Amino acid sequence: MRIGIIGAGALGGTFAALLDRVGHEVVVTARGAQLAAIRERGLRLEGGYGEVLARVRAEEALPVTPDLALLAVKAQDAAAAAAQNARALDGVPVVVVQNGLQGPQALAAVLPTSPRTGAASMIAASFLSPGVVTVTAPGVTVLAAETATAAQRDAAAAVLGAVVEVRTAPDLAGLQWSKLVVNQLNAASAITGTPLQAALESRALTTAVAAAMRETIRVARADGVRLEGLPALPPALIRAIDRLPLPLASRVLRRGVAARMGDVPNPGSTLQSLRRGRPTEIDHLSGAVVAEGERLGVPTPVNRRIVEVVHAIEATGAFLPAGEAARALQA
Ligand SMILES: NC(=O)C1=CN([C@@H]2O[C@H](COP(=O)(O)OP(=O)(O)OC[C@H]3O[C@@H](n4cnc5c(N)ncnc54)[C@H](OP(=O)(O)O)[C@@H]3O)[C@@H](O)[C@H]2O)C=CC1
Ligand SMILES: CC(C)(CO)C(=O)C(=O)O
Repeated sequence: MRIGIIGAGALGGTFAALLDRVGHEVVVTARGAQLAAIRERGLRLEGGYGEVLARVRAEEALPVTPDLALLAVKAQDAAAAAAQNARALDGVPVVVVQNGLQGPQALAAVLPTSPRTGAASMIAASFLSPGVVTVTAPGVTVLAAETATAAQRDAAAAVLGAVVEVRTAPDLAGLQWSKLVVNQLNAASAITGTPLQAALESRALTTAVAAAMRETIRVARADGVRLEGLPALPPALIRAIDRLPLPLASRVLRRGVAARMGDVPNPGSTLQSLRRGRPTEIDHLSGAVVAEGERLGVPTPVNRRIVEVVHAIEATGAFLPAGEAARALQA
């Protein structure tokens, strides 16, 4: 099968290398130093799925029409990346692998004829230098259809499921909000400049993360969303984060979501952007919680502080020690 991957960074690069390894014809799009490195040396995948050197074709835009496409750029780049490839993607099933609430819904105007599916991935992949992606923890990827039919979603799930663990979920919004709860972990590592595991060693900071998750859960509920899309976030954990006193909730959080992150240091995707000097996705993570909270009348002071602090770090490069980070997030 010919598979087009738009945005061969951390996750796009992971899928590209793994799909190449099992014999698909993989064509990727990339830009800047990443494009040059893939063309010169191939795409090297290391870590949890083994070592792969994928000699995939890399271009600025898809030169051919694929049978299936994955769009795996940051939320703020998605519409432009889709528009750049709109002709090649006409009518092609597209899986949008993205955190935040926009996903495939934001591409309706750009890719009107593509059956679209959203994907929330728990794979932790690091892209810190051109041409090399390291999987620090394999994980499940969950697919939920937007305009795709269940059959088209399942067909995409079968292709991806041959190389990583894949599940499907019935409700895209429930899946996206569930992942947004989990992504509150990103803030801790982005603000401290340390891997997730190290950031969560601080009780005070984990408590702040639990508070941000609680706000996210409450905004989702006010929006009528059922958070049941991700195996990493079972109903009992959601209840605990929502209802227990925060210090207790933070302990449950550490045992639940955080424990699934494995031992290999994972600089979440937000910290990776900071380390590469790229804009972060924070406006589409905590920023989305703030915007939806405003619309629905649910207070989100911790998420608001996260957005402010991460933007300050984008501007100054000055990370905060964990205790200071926890204080900075106190509303
Ligand atoms: N990394 C992870 O472990 C996980 C990430 N996610 C989510 O998956 C999505 C992708 O994240 P991730 O893989 O980390 O992101 P990366 O930044 O590592 O990869 C995206 C790549 O796409 C490139 N890109 C952006 N626009 C274009 C374009 N128009 N044409 C070609 N290339 C383009 C970027 O270039 P440039 O660097 O120049 O901007 C970058 O190299 C995000 O929504 C993220 O939140 C979800 C789960 C885990
Ligand atoms: C699953 C997790 C937390 C992996 O690091 C992620 O979604 C991210 O880094 O954006």
